[in-house]
Amino acid sequence: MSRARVLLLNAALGPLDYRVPREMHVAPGSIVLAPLGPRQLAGVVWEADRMPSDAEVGDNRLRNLVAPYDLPPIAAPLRRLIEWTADYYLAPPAAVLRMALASASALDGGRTAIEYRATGRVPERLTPQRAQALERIGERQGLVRELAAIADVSDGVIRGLVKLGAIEAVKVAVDDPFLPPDPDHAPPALSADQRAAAEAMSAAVTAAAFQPFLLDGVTGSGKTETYFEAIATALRHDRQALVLLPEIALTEPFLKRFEARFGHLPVAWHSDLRSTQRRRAWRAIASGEARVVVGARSALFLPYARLGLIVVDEAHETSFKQEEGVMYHARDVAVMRARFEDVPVILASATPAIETRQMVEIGKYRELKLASRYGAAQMPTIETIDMTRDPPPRGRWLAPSLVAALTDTVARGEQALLFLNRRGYAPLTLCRNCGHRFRCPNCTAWMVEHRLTARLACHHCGHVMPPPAACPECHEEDVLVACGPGVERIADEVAALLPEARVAIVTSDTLWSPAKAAEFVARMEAGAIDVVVGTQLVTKGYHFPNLTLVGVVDADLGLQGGDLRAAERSFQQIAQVAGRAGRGEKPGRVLVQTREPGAPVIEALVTGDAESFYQAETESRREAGAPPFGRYAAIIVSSEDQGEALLAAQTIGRAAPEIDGMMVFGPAPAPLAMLRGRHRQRLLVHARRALDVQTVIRDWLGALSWPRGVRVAVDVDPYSFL
Ligand SMILES: Nc1ncnc2c1ncn2[C@@H]1O[C@H](COP(=O)(O)OP(=O)(O)OP(=O)(O)O)[C@@H](O)[C@H]1O
Ligand SMILES: [Zn+2]
Repeated sequence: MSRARVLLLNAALGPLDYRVPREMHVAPGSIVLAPLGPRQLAGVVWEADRMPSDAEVGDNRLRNLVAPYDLPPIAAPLRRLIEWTADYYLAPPAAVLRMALASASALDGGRTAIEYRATGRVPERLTPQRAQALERIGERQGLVRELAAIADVSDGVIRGLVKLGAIEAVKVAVDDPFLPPDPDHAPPALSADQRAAAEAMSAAVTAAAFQPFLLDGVTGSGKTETYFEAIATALRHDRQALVLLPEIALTEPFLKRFEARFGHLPVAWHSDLRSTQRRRAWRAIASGEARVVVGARSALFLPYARLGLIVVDEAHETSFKQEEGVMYHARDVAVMRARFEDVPVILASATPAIETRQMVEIGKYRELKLASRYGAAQMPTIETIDMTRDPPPRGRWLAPSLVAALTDTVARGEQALLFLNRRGYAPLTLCRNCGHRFRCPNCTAWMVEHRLTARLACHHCGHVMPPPAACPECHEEDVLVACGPGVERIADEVAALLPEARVAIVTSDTLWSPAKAAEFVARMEAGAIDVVVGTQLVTKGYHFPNLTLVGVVDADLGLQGGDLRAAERSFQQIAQVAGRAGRGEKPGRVLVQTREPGAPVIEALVTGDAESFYQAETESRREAGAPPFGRYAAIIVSSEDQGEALLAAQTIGRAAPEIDGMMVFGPAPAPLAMLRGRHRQRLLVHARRALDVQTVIRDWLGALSWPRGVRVAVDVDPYSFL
């Protein structure tokens, strides 16, 4: 090959052609270093006919490739996945490739790196910046720039501390081998249901052919133990297994269970990894030495050497949908990857998405059911509390009957969980005197009070401010009131009602790393927490046998806003949180506070008749032509200039092609009309299922242009309608 087409790691560029020097050998998939202007950039050699270039350059004007990397090539199945993802989600192929080559340092050689950590020696005179750095760094270790980011100081501050001896350099061997998990370490005795499911999945792993499974088991039925057997089979065949989890907070309990079953830890992949850990994991994945990988959605695009199985746990979770950059759905892409790799994929869930159930219905996915909890544990009883009849006293949010149940539970030495999907203390702060409401200056959103950190915060852009002493509008002092509850306020209420109880707040603010999650699990298991007040973060995955009471503070919250999946999502969330109760020997009880005990979602939960609820939901989707029976794509037009955004959106709207079976709604201001300082207009494309909307949209938008300040993003199969 004397000429090579290369996809460079630069999303703004299409593929470029290079000359391959005579002594160099490259083939499609080779990872290479290429010149670009005065710089050099990594990229991957691609089949020219699969990746058209819009600027063909004559042989005589080609520049030479610099060198190939000493790494295994990106294999054909992953190349096909990258093409498919870029094509389906209308994303630049290089942006998808970047997720495969997700560690820049992994590409370079060298087997040691220098990291830094605190020595414990504290210099006599500390500037406030240096003090802050040492406090925030604590026991953490990392590169200078990583520590600087953790401490929120400049690199210079860290270097200064190194000179003073407060921080020291440590040499780390970055490519230490990972110990192989042992499939026969501690296999459990499976129940009959579990064994049947495990055998079906294991057979598919052995057959090494594409087959999608829905592992549909009630909460606490032992889905994890069951798919572990399929992983064991992959290990016996010397194939790699990938397990995707929806939140990194769930990785930690998973790691412990995995280690108990297989004797060694799997390799973890998530955004909280240090650069050296990321590098070590990437290289082990690419060499095949990493046998089992557990990770967040980004683990999906890594270059596994011998992938044999993919598991998507809690597969119904909407956090598998990426909302920025390449807006892909990891559950759907996981199925595609399994298809290209010719391996089975297991979607595990107690509350499968309607999209997934439909695939079972039409015979594309095979369903494996676990109908009861493992061992002696029973499903919890679910009762409603009608908030119109049994309301809490003024200024409080827990109904008397919930308080009574909570008091009993704690008195018996058992644990309780109160679920409210709202971070912070109160969702809205206003001035009692003039009615002024605190809004984010950058977003169409209220500033949320966080009392634990004493500030108001925007949950969309991260803007924070200290709570002002006076109203900025009328300048009266002591007039600000908190409206409505968040988890912190519920925790305060519990503390006031049960002063002896040990209360823990669990949200992404308190459980922001796997280490924090591990700490929480340890405290729960040691019985050092009586009452957990948490958001959706605690609704899934956890197994606490002594947790016997679950209170849903506001079951109606999820039904507001009314996007197409609101009812389904509410059902899933409440069924999942209810599923945390009574997982051990003691029976569980769930109390659901609602103003609408007759709503179909609530009735389905109480009667346990999920089937009728799902059927009704599915029918209404079918009638509306909503997914999975039809498809949507959102076009989001944004600009810092409101008029410019509107103009561009109108231009796009006017140019909409007339196509049978397709309708275009809007443009209209998005519900989040301003986000991070950008004004947003939305168009919604609704099409019949068989229509190739991607090609339609590509042609439609490709023919238009807009000013530089305008950004146009396409969200195919959107989950967020904000
Ligand atoms: N065959 C088995 N032998 C021993 N223990 C088991 C077995 N199956 C399940 N368990 C235990 O039962 C508990 C519940 O199992 P697991 O957490 O896998 O359920 P799950 O179906 O994943 O639940 P959820 O969907 O609620 O997360 C765990 O403590 C698990 O170790
Ligand atoms: Zn904001």
